[in-house]
Amino acid sequence: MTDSKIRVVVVGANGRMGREVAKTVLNDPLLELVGAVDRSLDQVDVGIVTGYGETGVLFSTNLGETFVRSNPDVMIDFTNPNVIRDNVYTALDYGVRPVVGTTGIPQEDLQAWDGILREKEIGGVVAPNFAIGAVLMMKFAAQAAKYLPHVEIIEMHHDQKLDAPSGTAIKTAEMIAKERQRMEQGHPQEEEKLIGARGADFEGMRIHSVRLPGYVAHQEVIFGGLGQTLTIRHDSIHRESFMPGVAMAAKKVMAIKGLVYGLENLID
Ligand SMILES: NC(=O)C1=CN([C@@H]2O[C@H](COP(=O)(O)OP(=O)(O)OC[C@H]3O[C@@H](n4cnc5c(N)ncnc54)[C@H](OP(=O)(O)O)[C@@H]3O)[C@@H](O)[C@H]2O)C=CC1
Ligand SMILES: O=C(O)C1=N[C@H](C(=O)O)C[C@H](O)C1
Repeated sequence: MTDSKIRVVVVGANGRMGREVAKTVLNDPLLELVGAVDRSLDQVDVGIVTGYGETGVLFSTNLGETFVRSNPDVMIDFTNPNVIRDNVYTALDYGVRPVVGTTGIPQEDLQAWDGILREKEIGGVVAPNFAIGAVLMMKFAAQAAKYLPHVEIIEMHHDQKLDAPSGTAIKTAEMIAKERQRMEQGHPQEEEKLIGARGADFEGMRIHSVRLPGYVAHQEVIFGGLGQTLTIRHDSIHRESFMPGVAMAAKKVMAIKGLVYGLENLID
């Protein structure tokens, strides 16, 4: 890595997360915002971000063209599960390191991206949750599952969210699954009187998704044992909770080869 600033393109720059990320990159002395891409974008839309119009940032709806014109080191993507695959492949084609917060990505894609990144000898990060508190919640939950294997996950999000269950809930379940044997939970003869009442099934764990206005991003992991329960809860009450993790990933990705999946693997 040289001493110069890391050149960053933010994709989904006009979205709820993209706006926060653009602000964070603009205010970080080690990062330089060189491009802002969205599906529909004009400077009036993103003008609410302080200083946005006066920084020489390239505003565009065309990702490939933005890469050619702004020559970035890193792409930070917060878009949606339907477009993330195309965006990452475009980044890989141009040798740009992807830092991805977008959720709903299948495991096969993660494996494929890892292979390409290794071939190109550059890094990438996919983190379903960039908030340090959420990462701790997942790690504590994985630890607890060794002793209390009966567990259900309840995630609560704003009602504009497209994917369910959340990326955080899936990552939590994956981390728990590594620490316990697959097992069925609840009564063997239990019967759903309304379809979905018992939530989604991940290796016997149940995941319940709540979508309501007023929420940002929240999750409870509830463990049950003989005569006791343990609840581990995390709340993101503002999207700024994700920003230190995003900025850290944009820097650390410069020294990685291959894909890192999960912020916990960058902080351990
Ligand atoms: N990892 C983490 O810590 C976090 C992850 N997330 C994830 O980030 C993603 C974005 O969330 P959020 O900001 O709330 O969503 P938003 O819908 O507010 O933002 C997404 C933005 O991407 C734009 N977009 C859609 N298609 C494209 C495309 N092809 N190229 C460029 N831009 C595009 C959307 O435009 P339009 O509205 O016109 O479609 C929108 O402006 C979600 O997957 C969410 O789960 C969210 C919070 C934290
Ligand atoms: O869509 C969101 O808002 C969030 N998405 C991520 C997820 O799916 O886990 C992270 C956080 O929960 C906010």
